[in-house]
Amino acid sequence: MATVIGPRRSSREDGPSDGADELELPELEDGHWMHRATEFAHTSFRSVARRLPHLVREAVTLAWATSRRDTLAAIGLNLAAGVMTTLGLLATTGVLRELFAGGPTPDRVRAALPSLVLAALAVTARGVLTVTAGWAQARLMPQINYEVELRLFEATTAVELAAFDDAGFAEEMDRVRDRGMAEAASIVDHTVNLITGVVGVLATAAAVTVIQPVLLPCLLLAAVPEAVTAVRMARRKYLAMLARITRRRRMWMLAHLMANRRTAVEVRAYQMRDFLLGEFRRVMAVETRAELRLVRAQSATRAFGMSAAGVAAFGMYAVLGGLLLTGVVALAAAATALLALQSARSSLGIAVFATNNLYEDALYYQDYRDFLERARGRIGVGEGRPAPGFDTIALDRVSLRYPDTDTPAVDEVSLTVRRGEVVALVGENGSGKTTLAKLIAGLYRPTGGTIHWDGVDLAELDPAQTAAQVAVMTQEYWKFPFTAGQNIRIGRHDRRADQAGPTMEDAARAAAAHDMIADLPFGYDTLLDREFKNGQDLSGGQWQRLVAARGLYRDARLLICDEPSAALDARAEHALFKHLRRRPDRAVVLITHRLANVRHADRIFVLDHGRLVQHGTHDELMAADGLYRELFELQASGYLAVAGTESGGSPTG
Ligand SMILES: Nc1ncnc2c1ncn2[C@@H]1O[C@H](COP(=O)(O)OP(=O)(O)OP(=O)(O)O)[C@@H](O)[C@H]1O
Repeated sequence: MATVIGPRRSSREDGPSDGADELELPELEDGHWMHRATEFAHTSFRSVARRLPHLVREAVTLAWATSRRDTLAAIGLNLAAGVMTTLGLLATTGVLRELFAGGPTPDRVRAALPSLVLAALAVTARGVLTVTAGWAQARLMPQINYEVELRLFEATTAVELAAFDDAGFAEEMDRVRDRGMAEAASIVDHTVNLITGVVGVLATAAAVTVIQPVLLPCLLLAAVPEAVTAVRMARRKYLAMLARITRRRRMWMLAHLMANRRTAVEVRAYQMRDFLLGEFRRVMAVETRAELRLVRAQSATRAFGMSAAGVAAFGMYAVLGGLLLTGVVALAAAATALLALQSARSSLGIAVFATNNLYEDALYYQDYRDFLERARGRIGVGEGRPAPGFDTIALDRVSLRYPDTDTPAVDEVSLTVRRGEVVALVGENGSGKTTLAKLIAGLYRPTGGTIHWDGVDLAELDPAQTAAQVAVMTQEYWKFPFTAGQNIRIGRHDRRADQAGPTMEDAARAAAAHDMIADLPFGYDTLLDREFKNGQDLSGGQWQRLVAARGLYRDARLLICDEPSAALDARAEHALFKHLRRRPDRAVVLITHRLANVRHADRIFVLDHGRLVQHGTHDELMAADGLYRELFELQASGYLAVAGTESGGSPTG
């Protein structure tokens, strides 16, 4: 079926496009994650059916690995229900045969009674079995979902940081989070539905064969056009949904912007209301028109389907009539055949719909599996040598080039960080300070040069053990939606009570965060997320104090402080820097643009366009004529000018 997807193109089945969508919504391109939908749209039902055994095996394996009991129950009970369907139809023929036989009515009813009881029992048993199978099927779904989610997050939290800079990796991750992950449960669900449908059709066919084999072709005659129509209907329904999904997503995005606490400030400050409502109306108008077109096209397909089914039914009645007239088939058997047809129709519909869905969802599930495979390949394992600590971290001509960039962010930098020292990285925006700090912390592997911890190549050390030696106070911190106390303790969440290290309160005091936390409604137990009941939010500076407290609580041998005081007031900054002074058991790498804070650093490294251009103490660098002095004097001149103006402008002189 050569149908294309997306609002920019029109589907033949959707009816003629007026072309207005393309003019009105040119920005609505299909998302990258739509590629599977497009693939599906171009696949014939025959190809879908050919891959079916493989897909069913895949789904059953997944279900089996999650819960054997529920898998057995979901499939086994459906099979048993199929047997009951056959029995029920056979018993019904028995009932009809007795009722259509000669003799007085009370005798005929009496004779039909045993078959009637059997039919009732079979129907009841089938009902119970179907419900129980449905229960097992429903039980499987959340178990599979959790298992699959867990596997994904185990992978995404283990992959090296560099993977997230790779656009392809990040895109795939979004895609599997969006769709692939959820499809695991769906493919199992569709597989069980497919089995249910097929069992239903086979059970009916078995009953019809037992009653009168010649009726089987009749059943097929009626079922074939029914199957073709069901395929068309199912695919049409599916493609209709796909064709609209990009617009729907755009509308969800706009709806989210208009009803969201986080965007409320900017929406008001920039008076974006009319703009957003206008955008929403614009997309809504196109969407409504498309929806109406689809409804019309759906109705046409339905009408065609019903006509085809009618013709097929008429054909079957004609054949049945002929068979009755010629005495090949008894009246009771013919009546049962009609009942069987009803049952086969619904089972067939279930099977066809499940097949379509199974195929498409399996494509997304394949994305998930591919991603897991790739993610496993990006987990930094190192060579597993223990990393008990370090006295020196030595970088030798270290470079890092981010993926898809032309110039290295860090370019052949050599330096040594020693335990007991405070070193500072200084330079203009984009000069590579944060990248270099991440390299020192082992968060990135260099693309050139080497990093040695006490003479051992970092690549040979156990990554978990080296990471345990490092604390990073990053300028791009995340506001974790936990309590204030948890926000500090996650810095070393696995520290046992008998292990050394600062207490939560000590760390908070050192970062000037204790009083601020104590003033919160529930102190350290205050949830820091306004989107939950009793949740609170903090100011930018208060958050930064909390982040600093977390870094100090971690109590690591290497402390990286990337702009730790950018949002702090003068008092908090003073308090924090008191605690960032040199300590014999720790090395501090400090990045800041407030150069007054680096004056006391043991060594200052000055970066320019990724290259190390100067290093030395503050006095040495001020004595030299270079970038550091230029930056320092620029900053100092601001303060001096203010001081000069104030002293010069004072009325008292
Ligand atoms: N994840 C990334 N992917 C690609 N390029 C990046 C990435 N992070 C940083 N860069 C680029 O690397 C260069 C160095 O960035 P870096 O953040 O290390 O600079 P910085 O000196 O810390 O800057 P600032 O003072 O603004 O914090 C910049 O050109 C930046 O655009």
